[in-house]
Amino acid sequence: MGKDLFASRELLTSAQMRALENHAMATGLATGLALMERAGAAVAQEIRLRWPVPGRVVVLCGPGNNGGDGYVVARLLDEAGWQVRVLGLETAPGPDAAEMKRRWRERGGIEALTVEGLRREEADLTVDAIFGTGLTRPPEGEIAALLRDLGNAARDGHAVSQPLVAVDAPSGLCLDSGAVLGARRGADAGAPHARLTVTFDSPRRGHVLELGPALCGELVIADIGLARQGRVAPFGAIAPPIALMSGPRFAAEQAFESHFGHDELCRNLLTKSATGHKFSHGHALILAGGLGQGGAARLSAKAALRVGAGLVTLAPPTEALGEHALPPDALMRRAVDGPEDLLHRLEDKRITAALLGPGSGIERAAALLSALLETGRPTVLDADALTALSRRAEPLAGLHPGCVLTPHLGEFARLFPDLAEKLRGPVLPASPPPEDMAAALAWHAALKADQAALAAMRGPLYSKLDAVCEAAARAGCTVLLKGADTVIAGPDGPPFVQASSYDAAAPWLATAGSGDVLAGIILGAMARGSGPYRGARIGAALHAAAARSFGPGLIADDLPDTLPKVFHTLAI
Ligand SMILES: NC(=O)C1=CN([C@@H]2O[C@H](COP(=O)(O)OP(=O)(O)OC[C@H]3O[C@@H](n4cnc5c(N)ncnc54)[C@H](OP(=O)(O)O)[C@@H]3O)[C@@H](O)[C@H]2O)[C@@H](O)CC1
Ligand SMILES: Nc1ncnc2c1ncn2[C@@H]1O[C@H](COP(=O)(O)OP(=O)(O)O)[C@@H](O)[C@H]1O
Ligand SMILES: [K+]
Repeated sequence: MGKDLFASRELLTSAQMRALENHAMATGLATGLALMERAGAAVAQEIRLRWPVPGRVVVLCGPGNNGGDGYVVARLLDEAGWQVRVLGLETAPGPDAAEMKRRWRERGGIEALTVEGLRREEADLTVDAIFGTGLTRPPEGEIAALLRDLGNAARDGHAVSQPLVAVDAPSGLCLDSGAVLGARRGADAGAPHARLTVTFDSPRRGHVLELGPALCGELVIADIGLARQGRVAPFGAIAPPIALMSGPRFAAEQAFESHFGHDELCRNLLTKSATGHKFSHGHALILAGGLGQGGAARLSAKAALRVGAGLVTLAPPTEALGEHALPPDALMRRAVDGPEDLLHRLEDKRITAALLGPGSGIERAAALLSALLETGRPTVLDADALTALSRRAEPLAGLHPGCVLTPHLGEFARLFPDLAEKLRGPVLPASPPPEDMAAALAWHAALKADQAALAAMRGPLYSKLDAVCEAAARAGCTVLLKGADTVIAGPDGPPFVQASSYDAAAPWLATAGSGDVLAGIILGAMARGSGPYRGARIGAALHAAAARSFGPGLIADDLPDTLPKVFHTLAI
């Protein structure tokens, strides 16, 4: 943690990566052959670091340049004393891969790339160099069967004894979305689970979104000589938007910080000036709900206090004031009974940000929404407020650039049904009651159409980043889509993923109330003047860091209390 908490690095699409490589080749920075040799060498090196005693390896080489990398890996491991079997295709690859294939042939043979040929039990390690960034349609025939086989083996637990190393990506994974091409969204049957994935220059979106982290295993990002200092829009060759990511640890020199400098952040947000007073650090207002719904708002309130808001006021309706007499005692309580009352409260300009949604109740949220938005105050809308928004005739009306929406996937789908549908892709039709013949026939027809739609899938698939960017543009404000991969987009900064990869997983956040804490952290940061986009990013980073710091056994109540420990690691 510590210094790298707010560090970010570029997250590219496959097209952006290709543009980068093409530009490097066109400008004479490196030849395609040299890049391929470095890519293969990086994979071989990472393998030898982890498996220092040479063993038996089977290298699976596909029809393109990913296969070319595979031939390099085979040659270098052979040179290092490994027993190497190569399975490949007859088809002629491009010139660079063809040259690498020729060089391999000088050392060993190539068997057919088939399920029968695989004989994984005879190997200690499998290298998957079948498809990388060039995969744009679902694998078919023998290769599809082989990939399914590898995927099933992993699920049966065989991967524990027979690890698989993926070159650039586990084959079948769409590197733009993190979904498996040809499979239903969320289904991983068509791609192997790697123990280690070695990718080149920059992570791609699919490495960190959706199934990416689970399929990639440990992700190593190897330098192949395209490294650019002082990054973003490197060489001016990449079409925007260039997304950023944070999460997995990476070397300091790979970090891109100028949008979101750690030092500046710590100075402005996580410290307090020696001469300031409570009103120098903002006043956060939380519009809590009626009787029996107070817990969520109190979780948010505690988080806002811990993140350093000078004052936090909890504002339930009068009848629920008594319930909020519970700790934390640092909270102030003040009833807000309806829109007029709210407008009156917000005449106090020292209230610098507001939160509506956690435990507020949908009806109360609906009643307060318009008044709150009308004031133009920096505002976080979460939970019930998002549902209330989605039920309005014009759900996005009145939203302004000072707003942050923090939906999970269900709330996102209510607010942006068309985007969610695009993201979901083909869905298995619900099975009819067995006795209804007509319905059964219709179901079979729907199933056939569904399978045809899966086979017709073409990459790059629509991704969570695409969906959140579209949502933010429509809403005219910052949108944070919660999940293991939290995605943020908004008018004030580049699209961003708070990744939950192999070394940055925060699965303990999957517990009731953790979303309320996230909303509270963002509220606290915004009350202190962070702005909506930064507030969302600060929230996502601190939320995950607190969960990782606490670890197993975490409940949402622990998150705010763990924040001081996280701050202490930031050396402020
Ligand atoms: N560029 C560089 O300088 C560097 C690139 N590097 C490496 O190159 C990789 C990208 O190489 P790539 O573009 O050749 O794509 P790749 O992933 O090998 O697959 C494309 C091949 O598969 C085929 N194909 C696709 N779908 C298929 C299907 N469903 N079923 C069957 N076939 C299918 C497709 O055929 P086509 O679609 O043209 O008919 C084509 O032949 C990248 O991941 C990295 O590892 C590194 O060496 C560093 C330097
Ligand atoms: N597996 C996971 N890894 C990382 N973060 C997760 C995971 N599952 C859930 N989260 C995070 O936990 C929070 C859950 O929020 P939400 O769904 O609103 O729950 P609740 O309404 O119970 O508070 C979100 O911030 C989400 O990003
Ligand atoms: K691969």
